Amino acid sequence: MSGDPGATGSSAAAADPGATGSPAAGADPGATGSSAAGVDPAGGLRRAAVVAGRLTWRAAPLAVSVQVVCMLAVAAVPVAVAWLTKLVVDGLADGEPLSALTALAAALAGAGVAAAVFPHAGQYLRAEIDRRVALSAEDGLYRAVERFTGLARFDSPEFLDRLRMAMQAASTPGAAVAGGFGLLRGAVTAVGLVGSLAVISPVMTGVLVLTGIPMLLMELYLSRRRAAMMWLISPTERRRVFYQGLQENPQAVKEIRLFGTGGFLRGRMLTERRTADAAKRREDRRELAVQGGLALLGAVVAGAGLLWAVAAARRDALSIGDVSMFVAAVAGVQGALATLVQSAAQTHQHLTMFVHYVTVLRTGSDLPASPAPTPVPRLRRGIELRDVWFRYDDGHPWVLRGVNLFLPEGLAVALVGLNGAGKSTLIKLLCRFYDPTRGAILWDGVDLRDVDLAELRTRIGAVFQDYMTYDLSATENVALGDLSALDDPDRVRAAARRAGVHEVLDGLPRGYDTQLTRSFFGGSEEEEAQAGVRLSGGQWQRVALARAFLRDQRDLMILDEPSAGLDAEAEHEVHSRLREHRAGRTSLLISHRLGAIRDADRIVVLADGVVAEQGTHAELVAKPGTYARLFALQAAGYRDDAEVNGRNAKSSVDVSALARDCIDAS
Ligand SMILES: Nc1ncnc2c1ncn2[C@@H]1O[C@H](COP(=O)(O)OP(=O)(O)OP(=O)(O)O)[C@@H](O)[C@H]1O
Repeated sequence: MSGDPGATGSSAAAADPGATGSPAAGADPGATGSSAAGVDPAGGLRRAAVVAGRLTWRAAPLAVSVQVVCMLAVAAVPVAVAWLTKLVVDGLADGEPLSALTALAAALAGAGVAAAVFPHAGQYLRAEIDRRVALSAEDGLYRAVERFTGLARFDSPEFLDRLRMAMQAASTPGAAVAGGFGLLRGAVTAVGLVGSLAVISPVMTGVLVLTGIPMLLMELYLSRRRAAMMWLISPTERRRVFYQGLQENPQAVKEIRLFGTGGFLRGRMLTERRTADAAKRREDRRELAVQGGLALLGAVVAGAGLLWAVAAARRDALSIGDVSMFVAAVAGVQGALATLVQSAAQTHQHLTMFVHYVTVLRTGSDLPASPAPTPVPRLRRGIELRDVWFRYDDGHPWVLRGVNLFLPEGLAVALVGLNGAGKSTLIKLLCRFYDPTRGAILWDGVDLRDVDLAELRTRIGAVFQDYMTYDLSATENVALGDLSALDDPDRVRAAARRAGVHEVLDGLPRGYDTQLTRSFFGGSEEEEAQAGVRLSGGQWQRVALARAFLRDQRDLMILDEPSAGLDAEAEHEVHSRLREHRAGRTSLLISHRLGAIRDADRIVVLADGVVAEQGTHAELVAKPGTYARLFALQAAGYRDDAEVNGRNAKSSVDVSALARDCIDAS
């Protein structure tokens, strides 16, 4: 339905295979055109590491400092334990005095306490750092998204995929840093133990270290492959989520039940899941083979080392303490190397995801901003479209092919045309959601590309064809038209009254505080009963209209099919109100119901990408053309209805009122 662009938007993106991979008009190629893996290797990772590190430090400097201390303590414990164990065992064998042995045992016990406590403290700190960093990263990401002032980026499936990955990465940037800590911890432990082991057996130490190098390289290779695989399956995942969402969407469920398409959609959802799972399975198997092989290699090396140590002790080349130290050090070095390798892989994988975050952050607006934007004064003369050509991107057909049009200040202009003629597109250009591919749009003679965009938008009010229905309270749904009305119930009510929806909203269980949704509820039965309501399509449309009425002091009011969902009486009433409202104001109204726009100061017919006709209603019906033909068609329909309804005076009231509008003029 029109009121839920989320549903329609995702359906369009997911259902149109041709749409994938084509960057939208004006999109920064840097934002969309990268390698198949979606990452540029070394430079991107380095940059991501710097951003993640800076973000983490700024979000939680104290927690990070304490975490480093904990981490160093945890890293030193295995080395201390290995040495203390050797000293205790050797002391026992050599008959050292009890006091010395007690001191060593106490130190060993202390190391055990540290080993027990510090990891928990570290875990708590890690969770706290994660929370703080995620908050800050999410804020940064959505601030960056807000900077995309146009719509082109949101038309690009590739960019949407990147954004989805960036959102995932934004919720776990701390993981990359935690991986870095793990690296450091593994390195400290490994260096300490390797040094200790080297005292006993330089050869064995060399062998152990050499087995660690292929482990590290293979883990990095696997991590890179996994990140590339995630990027490749992201369109599949997006489609799966789309099919999944459809089956939970109350609007879609109507059609799904009636048309019996549940099984079909479930089948598609599962196909997408199977495709993604197959890719993941291939990767898991590869990891199983590689990691299993490496683990086996490590176990063989450790076993061989143990045999050597036992044989050396028999020859008295090693003390008993040396053997215990050797066993602890081999296990410790292998554990440390495993931590090192896993942390490196984890850091690499998170950084690879974080590259998407950084890319989104570095992506500029899709609309070039003027270095010295002109302020947008109140509209005095009008808005001119001068030879405007537009297509959504180079691969798409032209929608507008040289539109020349003037919207004079203070006049109501109506835009008419067949489906797909480009009416809504023209409106999007007026709001500067896109720039014309050729030509220009001038606000009192100033190109929209040169004006302050935020200011321009404060000068415009609109009801879009695909208006939004927010899962918020009635007050918030209206006040989103102008946030300054959020704490001004009188303004909200006045706008709702003008849109003819005040009685409905006032009569809700909690009046204007009622949630216009059934999606969220508080939990308790009582709360659920009062949780929210669903409005009808026409009632939602009036709410959207009320939202626009809050902006009625703006210079340009755009109304794209503002009454499409209304019943005849409501439509008549809304258009009467709009007529009053539009008098003396600059407005652009789109409607397929020609009876509703006949009183516009100027009617413009858009066909084949150009202005095909324009004039007043009387002028246009007087000459053969698209408008006269469409009007005659609609009038004939009403005339037939009027004849039928004439036999039923009660029910004819509304229809005949509208029919009179049309027939009178034809
Ligand atoms: N975001 C988009 N990306 C690519 N093509 C688009 C996009 N939006 C619209 N179009 C195409 O532009 C053309 C004009 O669409 P537009 O919505 O402007 O028509 P309209 O006159 O408002 O139609 P209707 O009367 O059905 O609302 C259509 O062919 C449509 O497929």
